[in-house]
Amino acid sequence: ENGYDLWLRYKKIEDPTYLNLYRKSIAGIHINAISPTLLVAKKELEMGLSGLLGAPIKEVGAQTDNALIAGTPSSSPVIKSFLEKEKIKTGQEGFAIYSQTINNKKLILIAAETDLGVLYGVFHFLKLLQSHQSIQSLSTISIPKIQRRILNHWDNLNRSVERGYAGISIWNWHTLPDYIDKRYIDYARANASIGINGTVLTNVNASSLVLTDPYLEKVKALADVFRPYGIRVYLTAKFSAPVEIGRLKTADPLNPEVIEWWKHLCDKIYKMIPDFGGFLIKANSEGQPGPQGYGRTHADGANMFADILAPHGGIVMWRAFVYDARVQRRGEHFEEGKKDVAGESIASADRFKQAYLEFKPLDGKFKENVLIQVKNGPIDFQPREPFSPLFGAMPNTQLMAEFQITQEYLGQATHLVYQAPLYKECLDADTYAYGRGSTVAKITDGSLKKHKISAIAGVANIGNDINWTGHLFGQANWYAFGRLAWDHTLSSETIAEEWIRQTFGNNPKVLQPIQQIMMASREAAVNYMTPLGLHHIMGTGHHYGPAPWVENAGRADWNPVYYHKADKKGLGFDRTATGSDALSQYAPEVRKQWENMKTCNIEYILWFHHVPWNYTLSTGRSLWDELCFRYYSGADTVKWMQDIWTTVKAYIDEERYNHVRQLLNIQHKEAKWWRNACLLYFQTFSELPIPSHYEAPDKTLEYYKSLRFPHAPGINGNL
Ligand SMILES: CO[C@H]1[C@H](O)[C@@H](O)[C@H](O)O[C@@H]1C(=O)O
Repeated sequence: ENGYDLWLRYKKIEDPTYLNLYRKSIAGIHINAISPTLLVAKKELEMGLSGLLGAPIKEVGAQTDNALIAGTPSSSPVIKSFLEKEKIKTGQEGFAIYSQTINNKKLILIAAETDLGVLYGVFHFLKLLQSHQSIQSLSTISIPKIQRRILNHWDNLNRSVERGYAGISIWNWHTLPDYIDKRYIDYARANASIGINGTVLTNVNASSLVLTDPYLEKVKALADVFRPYGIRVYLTAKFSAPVEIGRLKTADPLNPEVIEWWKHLCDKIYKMIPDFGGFLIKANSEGQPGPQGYGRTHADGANMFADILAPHGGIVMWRAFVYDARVQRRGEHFEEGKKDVAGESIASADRFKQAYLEFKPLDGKFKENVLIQVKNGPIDFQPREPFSPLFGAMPNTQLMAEFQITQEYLGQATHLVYQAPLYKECLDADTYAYGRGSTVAKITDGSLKKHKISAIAGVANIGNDINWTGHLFGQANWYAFGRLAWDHTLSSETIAEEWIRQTFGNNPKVLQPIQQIMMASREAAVNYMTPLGLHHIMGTGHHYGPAPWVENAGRADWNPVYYHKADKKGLGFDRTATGSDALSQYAPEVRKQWENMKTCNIEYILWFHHVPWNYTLSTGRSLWDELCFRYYSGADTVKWMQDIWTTVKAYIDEERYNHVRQLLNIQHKEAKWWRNACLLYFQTFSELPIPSHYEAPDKTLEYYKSLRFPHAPGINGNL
């Protein structure tokens, strides 16, 4: 058991009660596989049922008692009359699973208006069996809330993966297009099983090379593999491609030759890949070229692509992750009250504010097939961030949320951190932008402003490691992203339960402890890394361990000291009106709550306030004592996770048990490393003792500062 099968494990059901019940209820399957998608649906059902029921599944006629019939109105008359009779609409991708008695025959119907809906229904049905659910009186309708549910791969053409910790890229550009690795198919199956319907193959720190003919052939080969599974391929477009590979003198988005060049390229792409999804573009950010280089705006740039893609049905995902201009130009730290040459407050140099400052004024200027892709938080995928103030700030623009599945700032592929609670915290956050209940989820799914296109992105944690994600529990984050993209109202607990049942089985002695571990893991990581709203205090470059002391990295806003602002008085970044005033970017309801130290959620307090060391927090403890408490409890929780993990030993296979056990050992060591290093460092400012009932750090601050990580994986590949 090495984890390769992910959650698609179709081992024979061990519990005889369920096995017999399922065998009795499913006499055989009936699918009229008139399309490639229905064919893969049929194959999956055959493989799944044969495995789970422990015997090859028969094909039966549609009139057979206990037949399982899957199809669309065009593939099956039974399905057609069922959907008509029940007046069920499943839309482009939804499905219905119903128990029906027709002509005295008991049937299970997997019905959808589209082939893809059938495939999704098949995966759902197999999940019911994998997780020992009743299939006696089924009546489920499931329709995704967000249209485009997309993975972003930060994969480079040399197969290194930026911020990837699970080996190298699964895209083998060397043997493509002629060699189709089985992994590509299993990748498509896995994604389809959780409803992911798009993949951006290449890094946002882009290479133009992927837009040249030989690479487009390779992309086409992947698109052909993915098509039956409902997965569209997208690419990243490097803004300077017309210059780099087109030999033009400029990439100015308003230049007719440039427009013509992109148009020609897109015509070519769509000839090869008729369902090509579109482009994801990182422009004028972290050294990437963009329209601003030609005196144009993000809107000018995005709209050029939008006009070209629109006739083909393609979209532009234009990233709002920008922080270049101001801070880099000045290289200055934010200082209270200081003005720059133009008389503008340097406060605006707060990196937190930059995406909003650049994009908000462009609201309403983007074409209909442009989506602005906004990271969940204002800075960068921290263990905990408040939601980005852009959500809700651009009513006339379709925004899409971007989450990071790969754990760049969360212990990478070494720490067990279940991220569904992190994703949910953002999705459920109320922006108050259009009144109470204007959650990030409702902004993303387009329901609040009735936008035509909706999308959501997750930065993949997938590589060529045997188990795909490095840490086995990284699979749960991939799974959770897909499930939430389909239905953001699902709870983290439910998703964890689904994943555990499919991955480890249904024994409550496995399910309960693993679910407890997962549910505690994210808060534990926040506590041992960045409690109370601390952020970006990881080592510069690799972002792995603690390095709150770093103050001379390339740019001011790459330095941990820029973010925590520890001094003799206290700790934290004042983003109220007396500080950078970033809070003014939120709706008044949100701002009011967070600008007051008394009402600000303690989880975010150091995001918004410079809190005195002896200030009494809502817990009754002083800031310093609370900081100690959280760092210690974070590390203790990992110890607890280790203990709980030992209880599942008898019930799961040795290989996966030991894999997780060993990684938890490392995680516990490193949680203590984080705790000790950070507390010793912050103590140089607070000058207060670590309460004596805690185990004292066994190393000095100097020791932690001297640690170097030449082996740190996944370092930014392009910069
Ligand atoms: C792809 O580049 C990444 C960069 O490696 C990463 O450290 C930061 O999180 O964000 C960038 C981005 O999202 O563009």
